Amino acid sequence: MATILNGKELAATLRAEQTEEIRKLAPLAGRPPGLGVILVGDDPASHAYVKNKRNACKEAGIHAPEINLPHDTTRETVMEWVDKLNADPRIDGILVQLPLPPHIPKDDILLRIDPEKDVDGFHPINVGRLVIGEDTLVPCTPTGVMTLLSRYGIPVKGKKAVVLGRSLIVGKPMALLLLAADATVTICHSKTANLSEETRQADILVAALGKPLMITKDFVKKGAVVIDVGISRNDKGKLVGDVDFDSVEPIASAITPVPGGVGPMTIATLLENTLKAYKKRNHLS
Ligand SMILES: Nc1nc2c(c(=O)[nH]1)N[C@@H](CN(C=O)c1ccc(C(=O)N[C@@H](CCC(=O)O)C(=O)O)cc1)CN2
Repeated sequence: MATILNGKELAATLRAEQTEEIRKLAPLAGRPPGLGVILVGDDPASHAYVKNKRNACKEAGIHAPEINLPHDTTRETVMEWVDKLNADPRIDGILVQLPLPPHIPKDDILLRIDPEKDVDGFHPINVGRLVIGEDTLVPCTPTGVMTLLSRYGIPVKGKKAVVLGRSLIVGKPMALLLLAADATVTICHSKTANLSEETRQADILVAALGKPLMITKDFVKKGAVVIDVGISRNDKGKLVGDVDFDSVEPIASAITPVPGGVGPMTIATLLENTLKAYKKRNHLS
């Protein structure tokens, strides 16, 4: 029987710790941390994620103004909002919820965010800092995965890690974080030959392909730690990950569920990154 890595429970613990830290720091800074959230369009999943982020911020005592813009908003208007948040002294972090509507070039917007307020860690300066091993703001989902591994006492050093997926949000930073923690890392993607041969080498397997239930027990070595970053809805509307949990759980040593695994850790890490930016801007650490 695998250990279930309960991200929902751990995220609640982390948020309680953050709430306590903010309660102590806010009088020293003279204000609470601030996270400016920009949401463009009406994608229902994005609205649900932003609502969860808003609730988490409220609970922790983070000031989180939300800028909701219609689908047909221009690139220039989004840029202007980013500029306003960059200049706002009460704002420590800026989050532009992705995906943006297709007519708005994502890279232009992300590049406009002040790297010191880039709590998503998507700005090229922060990506570069991660590559060279500097302490910086790192994307929330892979950071959340590393926190889950460390809080559950799962060793990474010297282990073979295979990351499935090469996105800016998850795959690439995930591989860099595992490498920084001294794992031997392989990145696989849609063009990888003999995929299951690669994945069966993994002591730690991170699935972030966006292919529902693709990873069955045939892709997993007995005793592996399996982290499922995928999140999709099946034809009955049920949330499923990239990993076929029922097939893989009996042979894994530890596994994340979907829902309740990596997703809640993404939000707890967003608060952690906001706190980190706040402390740095206020010389509190
Ligand atoms: N600017 C960003 N945009 C997006 C990011 C991101 O990190 N920054 N990541 C994803 C979506 N995402 C956060 O925004 C996210 C996805 C899932 C969850 C989550 O808690 N999932 C729950 C299930 C929720 C449900 O019922 O639908 C779970 O897995 O238990 C949180 C955040 C893309 N965009």
